[in-house]
Amino acid sequence: MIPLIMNGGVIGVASTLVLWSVISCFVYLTSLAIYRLTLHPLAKYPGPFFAKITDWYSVYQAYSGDRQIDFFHNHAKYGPVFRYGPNSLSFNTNTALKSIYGGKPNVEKSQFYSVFPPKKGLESIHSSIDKGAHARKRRVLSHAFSETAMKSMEKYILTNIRSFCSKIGTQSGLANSSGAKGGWGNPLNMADWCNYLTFDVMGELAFGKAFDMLEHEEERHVIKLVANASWMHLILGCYPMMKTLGLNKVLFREINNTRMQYMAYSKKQFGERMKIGYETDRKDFFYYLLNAKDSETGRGFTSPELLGESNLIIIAGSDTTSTALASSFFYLTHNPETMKKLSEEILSTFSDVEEICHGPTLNSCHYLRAVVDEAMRLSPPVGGMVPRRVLPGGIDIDGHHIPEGTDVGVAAYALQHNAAYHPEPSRFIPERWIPDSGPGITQDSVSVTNSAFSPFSIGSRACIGKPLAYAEVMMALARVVYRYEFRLAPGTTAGEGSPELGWGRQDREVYQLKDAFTSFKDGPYVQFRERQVVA
Ligand code: HEM
Repeated sequence: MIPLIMNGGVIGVASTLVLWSVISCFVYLTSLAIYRLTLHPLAKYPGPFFAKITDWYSVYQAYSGDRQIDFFHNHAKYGPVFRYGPNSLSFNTNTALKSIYGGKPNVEKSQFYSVFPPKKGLESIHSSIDKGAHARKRRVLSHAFSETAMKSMEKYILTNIRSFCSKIGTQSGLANSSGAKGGWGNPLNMADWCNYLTFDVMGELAFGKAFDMLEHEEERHVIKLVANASWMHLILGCYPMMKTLGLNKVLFREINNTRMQYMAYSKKQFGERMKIGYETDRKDFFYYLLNAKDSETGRGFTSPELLGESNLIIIAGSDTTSTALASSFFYLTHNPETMKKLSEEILSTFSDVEEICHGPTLNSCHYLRAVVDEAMRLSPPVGGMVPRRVLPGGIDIDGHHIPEGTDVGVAAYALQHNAAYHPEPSRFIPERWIPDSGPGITQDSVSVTNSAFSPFSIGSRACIGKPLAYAEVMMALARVVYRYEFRLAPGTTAGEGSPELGWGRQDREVYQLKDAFTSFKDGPYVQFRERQVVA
């Protein structure tokens, strides 16, 4: 060393050190890869080569937006179980769905969720990994999602749905609700308009005021912030170490910056809602969250917990619901026969648009519900993986004993396109949800369809907003169908894709979403005209 310093100086020492570091790194990584391919407990499972040796495979898929399609492809190639990361297995059966998510499985949420909170202490119901902490949050939040709460919040939802329906008329260039006889209006991009509606509803429920996106452009930029926040969470979740090392700030700078902007924005909205506090007769989410107490411990939410929840609710409740609504428009405009049947059901059930509200009459519209379910089957708003980590003692899934520490899951997109449960999986067939509505469709076949359907996930960590989402989508869709006829704008193809292809590539059958944990979407472009039967 001394001669080196004397002859080559400090530079010589430094380059020797660098050389040794590179060699050590190379040896370490090669040994790790060989271990993961040979002696690792999951070595016997098939999967893409790079997925077996590194989580960067998942990071790449998450960044590409085609991750849900990748699960679909890999199951087609490798069968019902494959290794999507060194420690991770994806399953594609209805039995695995039950074993991993239903009942009381020996799993908890994986470390994937550790990256979701902006900082420690701001874990939401969704990002809480610890089962006890989650159970408490769920008990408190259940007050805000009770049927009574839903009833008191319905008026805020309906105000925005009315405005959505009117906006469709004015933006299409139709004169007014009773004018413009017969003509088709200007095409509207329904991905955008459904977003405006559901964001306004969630703003109203979570922050005490709509974002006013249906009416004005100012706040519409928030949609991108929310989408990027979700996308950043997905990318980071695939390799949580990236957040610890701060690599996201370098590798995904723009997405990361917009995520931070969303966090700042939601904190500001939260502050404004906190100023109103209890002193209001508004019975929105916040009202219930401020008042609710855990039935077991008597404790309500602290201020940071409230911030964590309101922050989550916008992401969880707006983009997902708008995807379900936009995809319903996509499939209806691509399947005129279905549109006809749905119109008949709505027009024969209601005699005034104001009769369309949450309750038994709307729930009796089975075809409407089947349309929404079939749209969510083909284009699940959360289509990728919601991973769970196996706890000590392991878990048995489809005859495989899976060891502690493994991440396991079922990707909704792959399961819901699995031909073993959904004959002609790429075709939009709402009848498959209604017994005796077509050849071979029986109570049993409908049960099978249901058993492999999980857009809201299932079990104790399933979506708590499911009833709210159905109510919002069904009310909005039924009201639009009642007031308007609509069709795909001629010559437009936005949103078209297929399960065999990726985002942006063309095939007419499936509404193609970009997987960002929730989803990016575009189209369909739809033209409306006033329904002549409505006075
Ligand atoms: C069509 C619309 C919706 C879909 C497809 C959907 C889907 C999902 C899914 C798949 C999960 C589980 C995620 C995971 O395990 O990581 C979930 C959880 C959740 N969703 Fe939804 N969601 C929708 C609407 C809503 C709405 C409207 C709200 C609230 C206003 C909401 C609030 C939540 C919350 C709080 C959780 C976490 C529940 C827990 O961990 O206990 N969602 N959702």
